[in-house]
Amino acid sequence: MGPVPDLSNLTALKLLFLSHNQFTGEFPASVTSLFRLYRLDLSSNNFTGGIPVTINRLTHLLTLRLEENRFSGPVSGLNLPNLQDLNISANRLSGEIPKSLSSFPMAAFGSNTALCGAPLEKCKSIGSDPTKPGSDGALASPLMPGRNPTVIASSPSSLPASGNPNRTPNSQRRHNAGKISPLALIAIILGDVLVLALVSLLLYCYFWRNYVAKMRDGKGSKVLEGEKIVYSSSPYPAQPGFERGRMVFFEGVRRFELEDLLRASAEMLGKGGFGTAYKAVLDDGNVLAVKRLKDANVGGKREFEQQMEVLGRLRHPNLVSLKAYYFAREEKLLVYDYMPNGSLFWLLHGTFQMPFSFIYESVLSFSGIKLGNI
Ligand SMILES: Nc1ncnc2c1ncn2[C@@H]1O[C@H](COP(=O)(O)OP(=O)(O)OP(=O)(O)O)[C@@H](O)[C@H]1O
Repeated sequence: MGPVPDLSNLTALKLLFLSHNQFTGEFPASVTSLFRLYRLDLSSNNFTGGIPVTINRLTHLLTLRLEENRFSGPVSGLNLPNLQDLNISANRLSGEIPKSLSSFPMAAFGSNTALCGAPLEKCKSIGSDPTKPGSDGALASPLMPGRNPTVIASSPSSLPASGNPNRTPNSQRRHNAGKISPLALIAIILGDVLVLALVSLLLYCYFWRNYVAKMRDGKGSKVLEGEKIVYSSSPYPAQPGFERGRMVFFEGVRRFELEDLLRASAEMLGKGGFGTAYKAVLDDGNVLAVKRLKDANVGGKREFEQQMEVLGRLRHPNLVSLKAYYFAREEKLLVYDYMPNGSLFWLLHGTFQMPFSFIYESVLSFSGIKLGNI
């Protein structure tokens, strides 16, 4: 029976369990000076009055058990960052549960008829309910003149109306802090939607342009992504800093430019020992076979040109003659007429490959011999 004696000398106290006694009186003020305290249990007593905001000084507090007393008044001033175990149920507390405590279970707040907010039911509209923390300056402003500076107002009935002249702008500000007005919320959502729409539009434009370019280049033919590699990964003149290569024609007839080759739709014919061959259909309907040399860095320019001169001079009815070649530091292309009848190997064996004929065909195609007239 009676109040808790002065404990302020027990400065090293870490655990204080006073539950299931018959202590009376207000929250023991001396307890709030025991800064080392990390477990405080005052449950099942007859304490009355408010929970003082000075309890927030107990920053090490892990457990706070105040259930089954007659504590009254709001709790919105409670701010104990390390709290892990809370029970303030079965009291006469009122007002909104602060956000910092909303993660505790409902049972921690139960049997306080005037408490509201998560995890309990939502509070009714602010301003109309005097038990709301927002309408009580004392909650957020323990230093308010004319009030006990250290104690949260003890009874809902003692709370001033929302228009109370004693209410300080500071307390109002603090109450509003962390709350977003519906207008601001709408503005934020609209802003987000706008940004999203803008990003989507940009992406759409980007991909649409690429798609259109691809369709234009491919002229609607079935051109696979990989088949286009001859155009996409080459250091072509449009790229800044690129040293323009040289397209050299034999027979002196200049029937197309590199740009025509780049624009043409390409279809992979196959891979040989020296690179990949593509069928290229030019804008003017001309069909060419373009061989892209695999190791484009082999040999110097002079050596390459000499070899091309030799190849370009070769003439034979069974030999596909080299029409032109393109030389750049990192790209070498050989251009032939396209032979639509396939290779000797294919005609002899279809897709079935005999080791001997494979070697035979390899020998033929190594020398550039194709079945132009079969
Ligand atoms: N002028 C062309 N017309 C039609 N198809 C061609 C032409 N040149 C090459 N091809 C086809 O392209 C594919 C690859 O040919 P490429 O000449 O690059 O290699 P290969 O002759 O098979 O082998 P290697 O390069 O080792 O001699 C082959 O299927 C070949 O039939």
